[in-house]
Amino acid sequence: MSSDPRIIKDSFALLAPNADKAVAYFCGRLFAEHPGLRALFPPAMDAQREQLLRALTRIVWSLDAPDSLTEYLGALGRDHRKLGFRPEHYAAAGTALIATLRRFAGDGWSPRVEAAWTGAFSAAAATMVDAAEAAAAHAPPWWVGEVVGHERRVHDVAVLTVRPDQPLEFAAGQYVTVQTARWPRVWRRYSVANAPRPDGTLCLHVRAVPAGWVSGALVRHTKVGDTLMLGPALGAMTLDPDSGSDLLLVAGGTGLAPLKALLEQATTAAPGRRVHLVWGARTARDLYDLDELRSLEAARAGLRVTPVVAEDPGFDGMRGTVPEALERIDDPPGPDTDVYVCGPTAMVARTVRVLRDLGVPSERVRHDAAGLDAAAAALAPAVPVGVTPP
Ligand SMILES: NC(=O)C1=CN([C@@H]2O[C@H](COP(=O)(O)OP(=O)(O)OC[C@H]3O[C@@H](n4cnc5c(N)ncnc54)[C@H](O)[C@@H]3O)[C@@H](O)[C@H]2O)C=CC1
Repeated sequence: MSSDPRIIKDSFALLAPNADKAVAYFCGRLFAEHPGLRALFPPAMDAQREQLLRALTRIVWSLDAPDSLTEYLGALGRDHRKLGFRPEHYAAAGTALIATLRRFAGDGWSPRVEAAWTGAFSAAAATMVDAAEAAAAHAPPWWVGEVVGHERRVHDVAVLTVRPDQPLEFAAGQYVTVQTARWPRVWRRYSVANAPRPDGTLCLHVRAVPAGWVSGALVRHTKVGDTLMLGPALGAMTLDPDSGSDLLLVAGGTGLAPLKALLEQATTAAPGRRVHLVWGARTARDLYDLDELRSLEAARAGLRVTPVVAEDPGFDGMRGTVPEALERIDDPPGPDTDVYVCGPTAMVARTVRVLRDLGVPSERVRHDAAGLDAAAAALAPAVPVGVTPP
């Protein structure tokens, strides 16, 4: 990625007012020129268009950080194997991308800008193809996972235990993508809610969201014995192996999943390490995993679990939203605490602001929306990540 990042960022910013239209144009053009590619994607492309824009935005805004960009592109390349993407498809995507940029950048487009984009895209595609080929040597493009446990904990939340047909490597804090037989080619992300286990099983926490195709299918229409398709593990919200600092885990709703995995990993790797999980839910009923968390708390020295409930005046415990609770806990995080945050976007944003006010350095705070702040600012109307504190 040696092309001039400034030229690329400036020209990409010109798309901001029409980002949605530009992505739709890109897809339309790609599929018109290569009809075979259409079959790799689901009939409704809304989520794919949004993901594409997010990925492109992240790539553009990471051009100054080659290491993290290479890591991200590698993960993207490995993940694209599950879609059936082949090296020649990248060339097709590159042609459609340049045509889209040329059309939407208007007067900001020039031969110099086109050369910068062409160079950057070729480098990015090569990184993705190399990573995909390296992964092909030891891992399948996707895994078949048998559902070996399905517990409806609340009317809209289920905890699934899935056993992949062959080893699926992951680190605590990562997520996998899941496809159900009900919705072919529609993939959705779910964090693995456990540290790696000898039997290779993965627990997923799924809330059926309104109009959520995959989440509804997983909660209401999946049973033990069914099979799912799983993509490779992705995500960088993992533990720092060199840190033994106190750990504060701040979860909202099913955002608990990756933090529970981190909790298991941390308390297993370093028994006695001080770990405080603050888990917020709307009502006491929504604390769907509290019994298990209490068992872990009783069994593992150093672990503390604080449930917080926002909308239940009768709750016999800490009340309020998670960020509010952080201002009241009796062991507030300090400059040396490692903090991980996961949950609804607005909760994450407010929590990050509270942590800053409490004096936790930003480099000690990890959340899965990390790195998107700048991108969100650049493409505010099109990228609804909202991680910039309100
Ligand atoms: N299922 C999974 O594996 C994962 C889920 N997530 C995300 O976690 C989120 C979980 O959503 P739900 O379970 O529906 O959570 P929820 O809507 O039930 O809320 C959970 C907590 O967040 C607080 N909260 C919500 N909005 C807030 C705001 N504006 N300011 C401050 N606090 C706020 C609530 O008070 C409550 O304590 C989703 O956005 C999901 O995408 C993230 C990673 C993994």
